[in-house]
Amino acid sequence: MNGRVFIIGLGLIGGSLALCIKKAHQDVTIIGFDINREQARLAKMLGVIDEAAENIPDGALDADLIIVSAPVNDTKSIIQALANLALKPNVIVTDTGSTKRTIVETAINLKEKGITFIGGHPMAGSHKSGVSAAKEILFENAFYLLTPDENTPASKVEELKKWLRGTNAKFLTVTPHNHDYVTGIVSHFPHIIAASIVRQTEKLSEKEQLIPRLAAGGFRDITRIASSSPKMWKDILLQNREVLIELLNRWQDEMNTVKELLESGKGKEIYEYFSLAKQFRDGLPQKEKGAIPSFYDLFVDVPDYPGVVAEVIGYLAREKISITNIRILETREDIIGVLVISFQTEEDRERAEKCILSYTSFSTSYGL
Ligand SMILES: NC(=O)c1ccc[n+]([C@@H]2O[C@H](COP(=O)([O-])OP(=O)(O)OC[C@H]3O[C@@H](n4cnc5c(N)ncnc54)[C@H](O)[C@@H]3O)[C@@H](O)[C@H]2O)c1
Ligand SMILES: O=C(O)C(=O)C[C@]1(C(=O)O)C=C[C@@H](O)C=C1
Repeated sequence: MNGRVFIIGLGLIGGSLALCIKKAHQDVTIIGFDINREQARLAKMLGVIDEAAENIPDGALDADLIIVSAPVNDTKSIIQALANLALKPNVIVTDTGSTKRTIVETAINLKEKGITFIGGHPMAGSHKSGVSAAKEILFENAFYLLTPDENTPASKVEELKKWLRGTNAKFLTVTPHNHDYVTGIVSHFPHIIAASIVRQTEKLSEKEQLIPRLAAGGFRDITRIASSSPKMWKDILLQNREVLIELLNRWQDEMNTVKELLESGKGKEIYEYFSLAKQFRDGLPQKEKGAIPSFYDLFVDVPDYPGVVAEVIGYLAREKISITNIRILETREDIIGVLVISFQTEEDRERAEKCILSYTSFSTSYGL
């Protein structure tokens, strides 16, 4: 395909989509706009966009595809602004917001002008923000939710999927209402819980200095997403309030059940509680990216000598194996314990393990 693609909001998601679109359609021109000029400048400098627009009309008027990728409250005002412009009649407008109901409602203004709006939500991301975290592989194999309505021409939905082909995502059509209910459960609510665990820990740390130093593997795993953008999550929570309040009520019941089990010291029931949770968690699709992203972590026991981390990374670089993250589990003070290296695919993890075992005598595993 060729033409002009205009991306409004050049952060993690807008930037990653720009890279995916360029990969699949090399002849397109990608124009970007971000209210934060520094992000737009960076996007241009990194080659994520071809041109930076001065303002929304500048990029929108002759665009064939417009992707709004700003926080969800801003997305609504941007859609409103687009509805007041004389856009190309054949343009498709879509968004990437984590909520859909109120955005789709706002887009009625576009539809009334005869413009096709198809709500979108790629179900993959990160706790990182900004264009510097954008990557072409972000949506690989993830679900990409679309919310066309009964009046959206099927040809337009197909056209949008073609534009987004480079994401290598799996498209799924849902209603905006169903979208907000399901993502409320598997995405929005866990972010509240992660933030609340961190807040509670912070408060308790005031009187016990050892707490942050001991907050290691489990704490870090369950709270990674608490490092996400507060602005993005403030907007999401406000737009999915009803669902989240209902889930909070259920959660309080759930916690009361656990409290009662503890108070009455019911060992068998406590075992059962964890066992049922394990069964459901273990049964979730492992290799699919979705609300639960796949982490292909390799755990490497490394001895304590200077440069050991660089050495391991050097071996992987030599074999051209890309890594997505690296961290050291600080479970024991003064000892480099376990190096956790994350990969994008199972294949990369397997290659990395072979590579490390061939160059070193370090032990490796897929979990602690
Ligand atoms: N981060 C994730 O994991 C994830 C995953 C899927 C969908 N989303 C959704 O995608 C959207 C973008 O998220 P992100 O992670 O890329 O956030 P981000 O913070 O990395 O980027 C958002 C960008 O939008 C810009 N922006 C804000 N208001 C604007 C406006 N009025 N006009 C133009 N630009 C504006 C910001 O300056 C920022 O650069 C959000 O709606 C979010 O809910 C996020
Ligand atoms: O992996 C993460 O850091 C995410 O939080 C990604 C995540 C999610 O909850 O799964 C966050 C919000 C999006 O709307 C979609 C994906």
